[in-house]
Amino acid sequence: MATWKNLDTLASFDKLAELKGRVNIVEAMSGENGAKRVAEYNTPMAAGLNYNYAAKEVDDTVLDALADLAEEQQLVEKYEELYNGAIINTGEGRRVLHHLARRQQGDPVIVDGVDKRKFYVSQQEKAAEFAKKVHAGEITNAAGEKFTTVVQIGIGGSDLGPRALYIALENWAKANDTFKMEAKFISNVDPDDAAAVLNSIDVSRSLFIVVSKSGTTLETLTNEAFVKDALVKAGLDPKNHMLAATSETSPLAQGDDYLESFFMDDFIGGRYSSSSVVGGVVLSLAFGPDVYARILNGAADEDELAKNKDIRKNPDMLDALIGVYERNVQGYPTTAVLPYSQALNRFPAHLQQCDMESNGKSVNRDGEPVNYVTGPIIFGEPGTNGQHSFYQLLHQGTDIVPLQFVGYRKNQLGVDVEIQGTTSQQKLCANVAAQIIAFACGKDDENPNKRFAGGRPSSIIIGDQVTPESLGALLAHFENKIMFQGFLWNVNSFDQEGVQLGKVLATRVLAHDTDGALKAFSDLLDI
Ligand SMILES: O=P(O)(O)OC[C@H]1O[C@H](O)[C@H](O)[C@@H](O)[C@@H]1O
Repeated sequence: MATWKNLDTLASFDKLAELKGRVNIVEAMSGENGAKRVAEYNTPMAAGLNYNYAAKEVDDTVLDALADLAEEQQLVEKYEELYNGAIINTGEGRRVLHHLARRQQGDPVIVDGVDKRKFYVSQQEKAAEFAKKVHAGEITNAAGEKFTTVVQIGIGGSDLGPRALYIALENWAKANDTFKMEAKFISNVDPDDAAAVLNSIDVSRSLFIVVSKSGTTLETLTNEAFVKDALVKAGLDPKNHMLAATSETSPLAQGDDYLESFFMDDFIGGRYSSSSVVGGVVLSLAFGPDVYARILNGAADEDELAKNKDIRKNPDMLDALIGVYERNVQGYPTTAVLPYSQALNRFPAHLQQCDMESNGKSVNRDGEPVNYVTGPIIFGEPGTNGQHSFYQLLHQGTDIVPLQFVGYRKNQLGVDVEIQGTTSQQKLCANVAAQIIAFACGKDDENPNKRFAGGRPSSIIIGDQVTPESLGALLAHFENKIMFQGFLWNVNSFDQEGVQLGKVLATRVLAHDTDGALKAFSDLLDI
């Protein structure tokens, strides 16, 4: 059994703290030494990806100290306990089993006589069978026409991850003849969200999946009713169009208003639920079940790498450790995720939830306040768009923001044009390489306004192309990184009590049960 300890009680953390400011990246990344670091500070990931940390503020001494920290905090042992079914989510008294939805990583996990791996697989198979019947025209609308569109109604983890994955593979699927149905997403309770999606589709040829783990989320239940209303107004029976993806114990699971229902359970957190039917139904319908299985395989291969005790061979753990060094030793408050791929357009939004909802905590897993900073603020946009937006602050602002680049050698559609001697893909890749060095090494200038101090750390995950496997590996990499950071900080990364208060107050506003400033704001907003 691993021992759970606060970060600041560890001898290895004190030693690490002594290494503050040790590596000057301007020097480290200049000249031949820089080239050597690019070759050496590189760890293979699953699906042909590589995690390169040459431009991070580490050297062998810092890495050795990080290895000691990983060992003392028993990161791999804690991961093993997690996938073997221990109650890691102490706040809610739950297991954490999203890895199991991808592959059996350790011992069978039996809960109340149910083998959880078999349960997750049975639901994936149910989704696969359903999708195949829809694609084959065996399940149709009342008029016998094929469904052409699938709409996911969900918010938070029931929206962001699946939406990011759908967008990431839409063009790939079109280029590889596996595109089956267009997917759309309704998340916001803003009525314009649902109305705009409904206006853009043929509702009579659409399936709608109500996706809510809890089955109680206000936005999702409201949007479900909104869509049903539109179906009825179009003369359609909602039951022929509505599906549910929810946990077995949720109120949604009790209803018989659905053409079909697919289940997960309380052991898969919303922001980790792309590997469950929350992602599985929509992605199997959109791209076919084989593509979805390939995403899970890529993720499972990355999960395997996360078991390695050698930090230099465990990209997820290494990324987590470097992040903690940056946050707790170097003192940086923010991290930017910058994918140089339009396919990963919504991936930063998914990571914002996954990371900040997981590790935005001030108490440890036993509920005691911690005396150190925890999860950083995460934000991001795809490159090169971000370069023309917020990179000014990243290059010359007063805060140092560690950066996580992601880049691919090839685009997805295979369409490209050579303009002024280079392709667009070459221009994209040239930019990410240039940015790493610009941030790391900077540039001197007589004019202080044009001076770049450099010393701004970054890593890059490099792959060939955004494919189902490499996307799964990328998803799992960040999930596992966040998990390891939670272990390092000794926080519970798997609950989210911080989102409750606002929901309670909103309910009071709607019931006109307010006074003071809350009433004043309610009046200002005409509620
Ligand atoms: O899937 P649901 O139960 O509808 O939850 C949707 C989302 O809302 C909650 O408020 C949480 O903040 C998220 O972690 C969750 O993913």
